[in-house]
Order: sequence, then C-alpha cells, then structure tokens
Amino acid sequence: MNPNKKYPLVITNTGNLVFPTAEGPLEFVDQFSLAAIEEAISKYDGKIILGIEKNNTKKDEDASSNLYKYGILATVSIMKKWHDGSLTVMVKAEERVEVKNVEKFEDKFYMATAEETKNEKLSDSELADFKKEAERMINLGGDREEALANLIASDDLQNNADINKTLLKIYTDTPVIDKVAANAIFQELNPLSQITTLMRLIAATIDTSDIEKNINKRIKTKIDDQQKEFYLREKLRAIKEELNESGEGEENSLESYKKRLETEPYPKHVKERILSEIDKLDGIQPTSAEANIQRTYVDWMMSLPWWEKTEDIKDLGFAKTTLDKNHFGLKKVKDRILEHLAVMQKTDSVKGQIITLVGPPGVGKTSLAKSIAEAMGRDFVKVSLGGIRDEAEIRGHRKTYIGAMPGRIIQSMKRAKVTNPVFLLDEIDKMATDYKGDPSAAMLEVLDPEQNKEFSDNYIEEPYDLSNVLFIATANYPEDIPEALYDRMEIINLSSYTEIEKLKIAREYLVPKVLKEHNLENGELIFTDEALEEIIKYYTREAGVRQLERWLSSMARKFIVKELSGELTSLEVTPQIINEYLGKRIFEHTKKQESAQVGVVTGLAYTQFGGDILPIEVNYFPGKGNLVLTGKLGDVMKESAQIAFDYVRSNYKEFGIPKEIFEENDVHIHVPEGAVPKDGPSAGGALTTAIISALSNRPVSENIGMTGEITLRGHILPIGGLREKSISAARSGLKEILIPAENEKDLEDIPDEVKAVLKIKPVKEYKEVYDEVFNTKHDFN
Ligand SMILES: Nc1ncnc2c1ncn2[C@@H]1O[C@H](COP(=O)(O)OP(=O)(O)OP(=O)(O)O)[C@@H](O)[C@H]1O
Repeated sequence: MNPNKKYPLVITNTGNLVFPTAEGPLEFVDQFSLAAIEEAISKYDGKIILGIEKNNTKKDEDASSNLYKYGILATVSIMKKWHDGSLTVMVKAEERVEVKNVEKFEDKFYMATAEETKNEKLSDSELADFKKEAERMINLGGDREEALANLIASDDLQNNADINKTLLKIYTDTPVIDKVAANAIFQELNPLSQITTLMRLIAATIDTSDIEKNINKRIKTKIDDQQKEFYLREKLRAIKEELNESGEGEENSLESYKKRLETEPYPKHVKERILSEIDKLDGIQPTSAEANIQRTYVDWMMSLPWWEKTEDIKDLGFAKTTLDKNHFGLKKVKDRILEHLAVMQKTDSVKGQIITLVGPPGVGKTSLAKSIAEAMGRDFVKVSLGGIRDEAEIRGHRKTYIGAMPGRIIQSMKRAKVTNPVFLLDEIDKMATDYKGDPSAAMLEVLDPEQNKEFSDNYIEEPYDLSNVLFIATANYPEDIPEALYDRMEIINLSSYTEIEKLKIAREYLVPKVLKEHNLENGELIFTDEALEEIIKYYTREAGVRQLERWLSSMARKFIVKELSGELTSLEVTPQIINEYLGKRIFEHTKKQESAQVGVVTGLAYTQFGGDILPIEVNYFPGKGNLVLTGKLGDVMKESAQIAFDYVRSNYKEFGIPKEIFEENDVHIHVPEGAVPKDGPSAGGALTTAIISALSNRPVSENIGMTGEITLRGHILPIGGLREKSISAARSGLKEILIPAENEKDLEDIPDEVKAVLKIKPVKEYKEVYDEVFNTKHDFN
C-alpha cells in the first residue's frame, strides 16, 4: 500500500464502514461510488480511499466537501452486483490516511490524495496512567476484558510505539461502542484523547439513560456484582495505603510474600529467586524507578501459578455429554476429541500431539476448545496469535526494558491461576516472521514436551514448567502453519455447515443461548423456523454461524427496547418481521439457469464463504481462431480455459464440431457475476463442456453441474471443497453433479440431505462427462 498517492475516492458514512485493519462487506448504491470502485479495480489494484461523510451532510450538498479529515486506505473486491445496479463489495481496510485534494474526475467519480498520518506518542507517565486505568477496566469484566488485556500486553504499548492500530482493534471489536463513536475516536490522532474517549465510552455503557438503565439491569446484573466487589476492594486498598504512608504497607506485603514462600510448595529455584529479589529491594530507595521495577518483578513472580493445579475429571461419559450439550452434530470431530482424551487418561499425561482444530471462521473451534476444558474440569485461557510477528510477544522483554512485561504465554498463565489449564492458541496459522525474530521458534519451545518443562521467558528469567498445560490450537488454513509446528499437531478438520445444519444449530443452541444471555423468558421472543431460514439464507454468507448468532442477538436487543418502551409484550418472529427489524435482505445466492441453453454450463466454486454455483458462458463470432476471456479470471483459471480450448480443438471430430469453426471464428469465454473472485483449475471440465456446447450448437441441461480439473489429454483431476460445492449445488436446485472419480473418498463428508436430492456421478475421463451431458455413448477401452 502506498500512501501520499492519488486513488479513487468512495464516499461512505459511519453506518457502512470498516476500520483498519478489519475486513467486511459494504454496500454502495450511488453512481459516483460505483464508478470509483470500478476504476479502482481496473486501474488501482482495487485500492480506494474510503472518505467518511459527516452525518449532517444535507441531501443536495456535495458530499465530498463534507468529509471527516481522516479516511481509510482500503482494498476492495466485488462480491455481488445487484440487479438494481448496487454493489456489495468486500473491503479490507488497511490504514488511516488524511484525505486531501478531492477532485472530480470527468464528472464520474472523485479522486483524492491519501496522505500518511503520523500518530503521536504517549509520554511515559501517561502510559503508566493508562495501564493502571485499563487494568481497572479489565476487572470490571465483560467483552472488553480480553481486548484490553491484549492491548496492555501488546508490543506496541510496551514500546510506547504506535498504539493507534491496537486501539482501533479494540473499539471495533468492542460491541458496546457503535460506529459513530468509533469514528469519533478514529478522527483523533492524539492517543491520550483517544484513550480518554474510549474509556469514557466504555464507562458510559455502565450507567445512563432510562431505557438503557433497564436493559442494563437485565443484562448486566453480573457485571454489577463484579463492579461492587471491585469498588470495595479499591476502597480497602486506598484505606490501607492511607494508613501506611511510610511504606509499611509494602513491607507488609513483602512480609506476606515471604510467609507464603515459606508455607506454600513453591519450587526451590523460584523461592530462592524471589527471596533474593526481595532482599535487593532493601538496599534501594523505595520511591526510585529501580525499586518500582524490582517490586513489579516480585509481584509478577508471586502472582504466577507455580504449583496450583485443578483435579482432572476422568470420565469419558461426562466428556461426551459436555461436548454434546454445547455442540450440535460434529460427530467425527467429537469422536476424535474423545479418543484423544481417552489416551490422555490412559497414559495420565497431556504429552503427545497438539489437537489443532482447523476450519473456516465461526464453525465452533473456540467453543469446542472451551467444552474440552469443561469436560476435563480444567480452567480455560486463550491467546490470540494472529498478526504476532515478534518473538518478544511470546517470550517477553528483558526486565531492564522500559515497561517490560512477560510474554503472552506467561501472562495467560497468570490469568489461568493454575499450572494445568486448557490453553487455546488461536489462529496459529496467522503468525508472521520478520526482522524482529521468528515467533514460531518460541512457539516450538512452548509446544515441545521435551522443552516446555523449562520454558524461558525473557522477563521472568526463571524456567517455567508448561508441561501440565493442555495446548489446543486453531487455524483457518493448515497450509499456513509453520512446518516445524505442523509436525507436532493432530489436525482435526471442521467444515462449513449446510443450511439445514445451521437451522438446527440456531433452533436448538443459538436461540436458547441468546434468550438466556438477554434474560428473556420462554415465550417472550419466539423465532419461527421460517424466520431463522430467512436470516440464514439472506442475511448471512458464512461457513459457520457467528454472523447468524449476531443477528439473533440484534433481534433480541431490538425486541427488549420495544418491550421496555411498552410497545410489545411478546413477539413471534416471522420472515416479514426479520425484514422489518433487520432491514432489507443482504445476500442472494447465484440462481441456476432457468432452462437448457447452448453454450451455458454450471460450474461449482469454493470460496471462503462456502460454495456457490458458477455459470460459464461461451459464444463464438467471426475471427481467426483466437480465444477471448472476460469476467476477471485469475491466472490459473485462464490457463485452464486455454487447456479446455486446446483439448476441444484437438478432438473436434469426436465432439461433433465442424473443423472450419476454429479457423473462421474467435471463441469467447465469459464467467459472469462478480460475486466471488474466480480462480483455480477446478472449472476445467465445465469450461470444456461449455465450449463444446457452443461450437456444436447443443444445449446443456440447466439441472447438471460439474467440477473437476482437466488435462490436455482429457483426464479429470481431483478438486477441493467437494462438500461445500455439493451443498451449494443442492441449494440452487441442481439435480445432478459430475465430480472427479478421485474425489469419491470425500463422498462420506457430504450431508445426507444433500445426497437425497442430488445425483452425484464420479468421472475419470472427460469423455464420460461428454456422454452424460450430451447423451452419447463412448467406448473407453
Ligand atoms: N455445532 C455447533 N453447535 C452449536 N453451536 C455452535 C456450533 N458451531 C458453532 N457454534 C456457535 O457459534 C459461535 C461461533 O463459534 P466459535 O467462536 O467457536 O467459532 P470459531 O470456529 O472459533 O471461529 P474463529 O475461527 O473465527 O475464532 C459460538 O457461539 C458457538 O457456540
């Protein structure tokens, strides 16, 4: 990404916005934005500036003159072009930029300069104050707990570097802060003002207006209890400090540390180390910076679990019930987990392969790991490894470093309070390597049973025993897991859910969960199956159920507001109510062709949102035998089209195509609908069929779909994502799909409800496809 350059400007408002460095779908309807997006895709690699329009912009006013100072440099790709001309695009927000020199370009769209912003720094004392305040907030519990803990632990904060990014992540991740407020913070460069506003917003969610108060009462009883305890403790501490101005208080705490060291079973080396550090404190001026560092170190050492353990529940029956209670389906996955637990019980050890749950977002990886902890009676901690590029984030900084702290592993152990928690290493595939060292080397030491008995953290300096921890990892893409780590992992795959599975999960798990979280009684808010289907089909496009759960919560919140304002006492949610409460439908799936057509064939695609059908169109017109490709195809797909074309040309006779057609015409292949980026070789068979259909003037049934790579000799090679592809084929009403014979082994992963409506025919050679589609008969011997 290159700031200080000109890019097309797309104007949006706070309701339709993603902040750096998140990614999400946005919608655009106005002609200026549409033109800017098209320009960006064709000439700027999809890079745009998102200008944020002020809320008070009048209808007839030129929006470009009423933008906030800071906007976002982002990359877009088109997901869906709607019939009314509007666009849904996937936007990856990269960084904050100052939007300058806005100019109209040929009256079609705006261009602007993206000027790099330099973020200011906190002073050391401001940093210290902030850490204190944030720790206080953490104790208030709730959603922000992990976000704030990550912020305090972040390398940026440790180095007092650019904390803006981390802050952004917090306020975009914190559900209590809406986007208008988030933008208010985004528009400030000074981190102190940002932090103050952020803290004020978080604090504000705990009191204020009448309706809010009532909602809070229902939702936040738990937080209130924690808060009460927190204030009492704070008061107690303040009183103690008042009484011990001379520093007696500290001596007392050091004395109590010494007593604990004597009476509790601390390992010898730890006991000696802490005592010697306490001794060192004696000779230092108590108010000096050095004393502060020294005391913080002693506090850290004392607050870590060195010997505390929970007792494992060794009951496989209980484990099974727990897994079933929290998760629908996933039989294979649960069986694998139970096998793993059985081995652990038998050998009485957690050593061995690390369970790694692999799958798309929202399919239950994190919640399964939590259930494993519950099933074993262990505590649970999670650390997110996404984006970590510095070894020190795992292993900490030496204590001589200003503001040094232990790394994330040791920090999480402190939170766990025991030496044997279940420890989730989230997104282990998203660790990066750079000049600051390779975090995966440190992770190797964490996970290797030979080495993790004596894990070394730069801050703690004493070896720490991680050998009783049960590590579980999650990843979206197993191929991105560093190889050395991969060797130690037992990969368990979770795949996307079908619509029917999603419906069952929603009905039996998510709805009860959401009702409970919002303190709603049975019968107050009822979701009909049709309403759930409406959300699943038209408001979410995801492999898992995370977005679905968010929509359900959103419905619950909207209902509570109406209930408290006296408008309603109960509500049965129908599809109409969904449209009314959640706004118009967001997604439509690609529809299958209405009738058999010449030159149109349905391929099957596999994307990060699951599967989709992929119509392929071929036509020919007078020319010189060239191949013309349109529809923004990736390089691999272009090659695949060329192979398909060459294969048809060299076998023209067999496929009933007159020879002259190739000499006198150009063949045009188009893959319409910008819904998903199109690449990969798996449309080879479909491309071949579409070419034959067009050139021999024979229609292909609208009910057949196909997937499979093709070689120059007409062999059909295996493909990925068969489950997702078949689900989408069934959803869009296809009756039959042709798949590579080598994928037959994946048939067992295809849900029964899909098999019931879809004939699935495995093929080895293209000629089998040809016979099936055009009703001919080849002799293959
Ligand atoms: N099979 C299932 N049965 C019941 N609930 C489920 C199931 N799968 C997912 N969920 C629910 O969906 C939500 C999202 O799941 P979770 O956060 O565990 O996903 P994830 O795979 O860890 O995603 P990510 O990779 O983005 O962290 C959770 O509330 C979880 O309980």
